[in-house]
Amino acid sequence: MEQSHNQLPVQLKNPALFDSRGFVAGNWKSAASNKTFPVIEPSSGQVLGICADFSQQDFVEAIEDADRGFRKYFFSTTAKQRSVLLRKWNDLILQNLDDLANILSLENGKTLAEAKGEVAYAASFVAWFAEEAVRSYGDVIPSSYQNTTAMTFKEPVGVCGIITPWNFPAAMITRKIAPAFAAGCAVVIKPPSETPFSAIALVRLALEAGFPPDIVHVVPTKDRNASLELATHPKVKKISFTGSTNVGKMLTKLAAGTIKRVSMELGGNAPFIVFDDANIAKAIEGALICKFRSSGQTCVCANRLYVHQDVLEDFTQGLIRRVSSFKLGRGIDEGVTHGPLVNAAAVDKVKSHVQDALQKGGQLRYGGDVPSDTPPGFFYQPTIITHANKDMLLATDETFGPIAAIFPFSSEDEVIEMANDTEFGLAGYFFSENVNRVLRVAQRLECGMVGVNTGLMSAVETPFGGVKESGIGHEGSKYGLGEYQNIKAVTIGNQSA
Ligand SMILES: NC(=O)c1ccc[n+]([C@@H]2O[C@H](COP(=O)([O-])OP(=O)(O)OC[C@H]3O[C@@H](n4cnc5c(N)ncnc54)[C@H](O)[C@@H]3O)[C@@H](O)[C@H]2O)c1
Ligand SMILES: O=CCCC(=O)O
Repeated sequence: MEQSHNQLPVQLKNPALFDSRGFVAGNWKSAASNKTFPVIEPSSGQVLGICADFSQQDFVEAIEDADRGFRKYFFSTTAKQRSVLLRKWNDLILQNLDDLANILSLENGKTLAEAKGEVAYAASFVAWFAEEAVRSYGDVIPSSYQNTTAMTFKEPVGVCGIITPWNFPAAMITRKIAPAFAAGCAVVIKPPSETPFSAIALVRLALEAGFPPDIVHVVPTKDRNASLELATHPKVKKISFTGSTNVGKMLTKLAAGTIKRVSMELGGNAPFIVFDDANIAKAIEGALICKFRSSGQTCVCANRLYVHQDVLEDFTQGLIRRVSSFKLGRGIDEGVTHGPLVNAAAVDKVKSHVQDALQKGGQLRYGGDVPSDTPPGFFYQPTIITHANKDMLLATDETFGPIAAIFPFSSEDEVIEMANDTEFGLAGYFFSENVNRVLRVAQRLECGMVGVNTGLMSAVETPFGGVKESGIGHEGSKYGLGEYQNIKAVTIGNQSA
C-alpha cells in the first residue's frame, strides 16, 4: 500500500520520513484491517496525521519474523559489523535532524529547540552503543576443578518487545533499540499512539543504514490489548518498557508467565531540595530546567520542591521572576520557550492538582490557570504554589505538568524523611555548597539518580534508572548493553593430554 497523504504544516527536506504506516515482517504497510487512528497535534488540538492501527495478529506476525531474523542476524554478523551499522544510523539521524525535530515537535508539542536537543540525545545512544558493541567481553575464570577452564560468553537475549511513552518520542526508542542491535537482538516496537511518527521515521533511517528488515518492526496501535502480545508471546525473550508504574507492573506480571527478562523505566516523584547553604542562583537555574523542561513532562522532573524556610522567599521570588519571562506557544514557532501539555487529560490532571493544593492551604504565587493568549491547544500556565504539604495530591502523585509546589522545611533530617516518603525512587536533586552535606545527602536519598547543584543529569554515559517502584535496570552507559545480553558459562574440563 502507498503511504497515506498526511500533510504536515512544515515542509520536510525528506518528506518520506513522515510516514503513517508500520514496518512489519519486511514491509511498510497499513493494518490488515485497514484500521487507523488520528494523531492530535497538542498545540492546536487538530489532527496532525492518521496512523495505521495494527491488531494482535500483526504483532504475532512481527514477532515470528523477528525471531527468524534474530537467528540470522546474530550468527551472520560480527560485533564490528553491527557497530558499523549503528554508526551509519547515527549519521543518518544527525543528517535528518531538522526533519526529525519538526515531526517530534509537532506530534509532542515540545519546542523546536527541545526537539532538536532530543534528536541529538537520541542519536547519542546510537553512537554510544556503536562503540559498546565492540567492547563486550566475556571472562576467563580460574576453575576450582583440575585441568578445567571456565569462561563466559555474552549472547543476545533474542527478540525484544519495546514499548515507549510519548514524552520522549525519539530518545526512549534509541535508548532501547541501539543496545539491542549492538547485542545482536531483533526488536518489535510498539510506539506511543500519541507520538508514533518519530518512531516510524527512526525505523526508516535504521533500514536505510542497512539493518536487515527482519530484525526491526514498528507496529503502531491504539489497541492496548494487541500490544500485550509483546509481554506474553513465548518467542519474545525480553520486554523493555518506559512509562507509568501501573502499566509497568501489569506488563511485568504478564512477562512472568514466560519468565522474560524485563527492563522497567517507570514513573517518578522527584524531590528537589534547596538547603540554607545553597547558592540560590544555581538552585533557581536548576529548578527552571528540571521543573519546566518539556513543560514539566519528563520522568525526572522535580515534583516536590523542598526549600529551607530561611531562603524560601528569596528562592520563590527569583523563580517567579524567571518564569514570568516564559513564552508559551506552538513548539515550532519562533521565540516560544514552552509548549503545551500532551492532551486534554494532562491539563485536567494539572488543574485538579492545583485546585486540590489551593483547597488544602497552598498559596498561589504565579499562574494557576489555562492561558488566554496561546493557540487553542492543551496549554497550562507555569505555576508556583507555596505552603505545599504532604496531604496534597501533588505530594504523592506525579503531576507531569508545569507546577512548582514549594514545601518549607527546617532541618536536614526532616527533609530527607519527607523526600524519601514515596514509593517512587527515580531522580532526586539538592543544592548545597557544603561538601560534607553533599556526600551525606547524596547517599541518604532513596533514588537511582541524584543531581547535586544541577537540574540536568541525563546523558548517554550516565546510567539511567530508578529504584523502588520507579523501575528495574539501567539504560545508556556501560551498563545498558548488558540489559540485552545473557551470560553463558562454558566449562571445559578434562584438558590433560
Ligand atoms: N523512567 C523513565 O525512564 C521514564 C521515561 C519517560 C517517561 N516515564 C514515565 O512515563 C509516564 C508518562 O508516559 P505515558 O503517559 O506514555 O505512560 P503510559 O504508561 O500510559 O504509556 C507508556 C506506553 O505504554 C502503553 N500503554 C499504556 N497503557 C497500556 C496498557 N494498559 N496496555 C499496554 N500498553 C499500554 C502506551 O501506549 C505507551 O506506549 C510517566 O509516569 C513518566 O514518569 C518514565
Ligand atoms: O522522561 C524521562 C526521560 C528523560 C531523560 O532521559 O532525561
